[in-house]
Amino acid sequence: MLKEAKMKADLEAPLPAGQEDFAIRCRDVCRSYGKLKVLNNLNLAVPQGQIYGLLGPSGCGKTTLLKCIVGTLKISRGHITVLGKPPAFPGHDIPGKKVGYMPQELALYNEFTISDTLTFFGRIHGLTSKETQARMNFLIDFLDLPQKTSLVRNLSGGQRRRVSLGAALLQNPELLILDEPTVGVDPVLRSKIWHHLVEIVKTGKVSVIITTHYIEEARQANVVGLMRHGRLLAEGPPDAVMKQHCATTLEHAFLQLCETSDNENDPKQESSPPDGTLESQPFPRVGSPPAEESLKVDWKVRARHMLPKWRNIAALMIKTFVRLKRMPGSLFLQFMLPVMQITVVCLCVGEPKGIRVAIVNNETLFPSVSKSLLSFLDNSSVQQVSLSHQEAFEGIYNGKYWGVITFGKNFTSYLIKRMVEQQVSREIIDGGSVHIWLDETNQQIAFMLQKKLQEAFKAFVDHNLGDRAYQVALPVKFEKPIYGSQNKVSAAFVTPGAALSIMFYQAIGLTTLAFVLERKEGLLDRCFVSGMRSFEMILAHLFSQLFIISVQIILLLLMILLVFKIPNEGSLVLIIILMVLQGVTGISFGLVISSVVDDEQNALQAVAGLFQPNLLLGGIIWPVECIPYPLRYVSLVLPLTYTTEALRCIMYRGWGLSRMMVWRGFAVTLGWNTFFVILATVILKLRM
Ligand SMILES: Nc1ncnc2c1ncn2[C@@H]1O[C@H](COP(=O)(O)OP(=O)(O)OP(=O)(O)O)[C@@H](O)[C@H]1O
Repeated sequence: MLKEAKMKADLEAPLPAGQEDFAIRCRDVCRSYGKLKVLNNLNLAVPQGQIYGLLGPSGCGKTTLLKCIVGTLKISRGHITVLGKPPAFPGHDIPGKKVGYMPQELALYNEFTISDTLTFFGRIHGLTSKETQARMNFLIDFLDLPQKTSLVRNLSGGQRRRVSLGAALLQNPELLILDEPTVGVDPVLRSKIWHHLVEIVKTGKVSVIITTHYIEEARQANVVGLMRHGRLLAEGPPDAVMKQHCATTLEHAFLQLCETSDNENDPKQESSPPDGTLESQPFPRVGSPPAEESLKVDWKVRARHMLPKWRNIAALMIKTFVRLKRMPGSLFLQFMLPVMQITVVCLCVGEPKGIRVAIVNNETLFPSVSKSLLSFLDNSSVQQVSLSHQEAFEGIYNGKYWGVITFGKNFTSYLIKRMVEQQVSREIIDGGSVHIWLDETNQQIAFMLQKKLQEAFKAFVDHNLGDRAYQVALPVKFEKPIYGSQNKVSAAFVTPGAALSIMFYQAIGLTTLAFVLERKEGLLDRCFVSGMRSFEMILAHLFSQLFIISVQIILLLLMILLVFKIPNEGSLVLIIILMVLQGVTGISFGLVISSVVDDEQNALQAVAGLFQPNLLLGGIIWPVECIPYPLRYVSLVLPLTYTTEALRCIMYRGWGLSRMMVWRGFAVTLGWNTFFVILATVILKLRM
């Protein structure tokens, strides 16, 4: 607790004065990934209106530092101010339009054209289309880009990097943060980029921090910072750094610094720097008075900061639709996959057909009751094969037949005796019975055969005995069902759960992939730095997904109700709302998965791993009543169980919201939604 409180106080403590002369100030900044300490009491100062070259070996923490500066990563200790305030301070435009950020990854939408890319970022920064157009023309010319209608995915690696740089320069930001902008760029263009940076800082209004692996090109920077193991070894004008180390190149000076830092111990490193270069702990040049006042925020500004910007949401939605337009195959699949899945369910679940059954009929009499009885068997389901006793039993043992039905030699006469005489012997009862052997390895088929034989017997008795049929009927009578149909086994049981799980998993898959891929490609970070908030991204994704979900639901219901004629006794409005809610639950669960996993392979494995247990535990393909306790309790809290039950109640019982089994389904799905959104937000915050 104490440690936390100290850390909070540390973070909130005002920075010393003098910071107005600096675009960026970092003091005692620490940041770790788990146990790996990446930034280690780092001090750094980027003067206003100058180029700062941040140099250091791979893995020393440059990108991590830049991410902390733009506010996409939180620091664990220390202070950072960017253009006078901490990053992500309410009402501050960092992240936002004051900063242009080019991340190390390309962070571009492959399906966009160059024009789409710049228009997208222009929209986020609130540029008018005229302003965007003017900047676009300049940048295309300056960065030597191909036609603006060229698709990003068709550009070369170097061209893509230049488009990425163009996106960072677009809104003429006050602060440019460029993470290795010259990698993969030819020397002529590299020198042109540096020339441009030198030109734009001349106004004194733009500051630049740039990382590069080409140490010598950083001589054009006004100040360089040499970083190693999460600390700055030295900071100062390039000439001063070289002079101090009697080096003719920056690279040489850097190598010397590394050697010195390896050999020397800390107290020595902190000795006072000559020549205006600042070694080891270069956060000096500051006065004292606190700037507490400047850090106070009006509640109106805070409230405005909390509200979503519709401009950003619109920009993101347009982005999604432009991408979908460029990927018609993917859009078609998104619409048609649910239809294909439900078609498979409705076609494949139902009465088994063509079940081969061996008939051993020992009756020679004609006309015989056995033949008449067999004629009532449903021939579309049961395929009768007449065989001898031996062939029939060999066949069933070899898996050729699902059952053997036998009739004794005197079946007809014995059956009549059974019906007519009051007292008959066991032999007559036995001889007047149909004997059936079943292969019950497939219980669905065995149940179906039993049912078909009972139906055949009932139809035979009704046909032959008419009004007297009741005399031989079982003393158990099944009346007309209250709900559902007695006659046919159909896909009715499975369809509601299948439809809901299709909506649920489609939404999980699309959401997870969208966010995981965008984060992996650096697009999320780039959008955040442009000023986009995470809930704006979630809202934009939700709105665009709702469009896709709506089309999917319309197509699903057309298939279910009109093509496969699954009965519906209830309100179509309730069915649609429940399906939409289930889709939204899928979106929020997708957010949870994408906040936990970092690559698409793990994401897909997570979704695939959850799919099958959920089908069974959710009571979608097999009744929940079969699940033993205490697993039943797990089943009941799953997102699909009560919603599936609710949908069945609406469709087959015609129930409305006044029934507990219906409103419980709605309540559970809303509860899951809220829980998933909160969980995803907490995980994302913890992972920052
Ligand atoms: N998300 C992360 N989780 C765990 N470790 C990370 C993460 N990001 C970076 N690291 C580790 O932090 C260290 C610093 O990484 P960083 O990307 O900041 O280095 P860098 O100086 O920018 O390297 P390069 O010049 O190669 O881009 C590396 O050891 C890296 O493996």
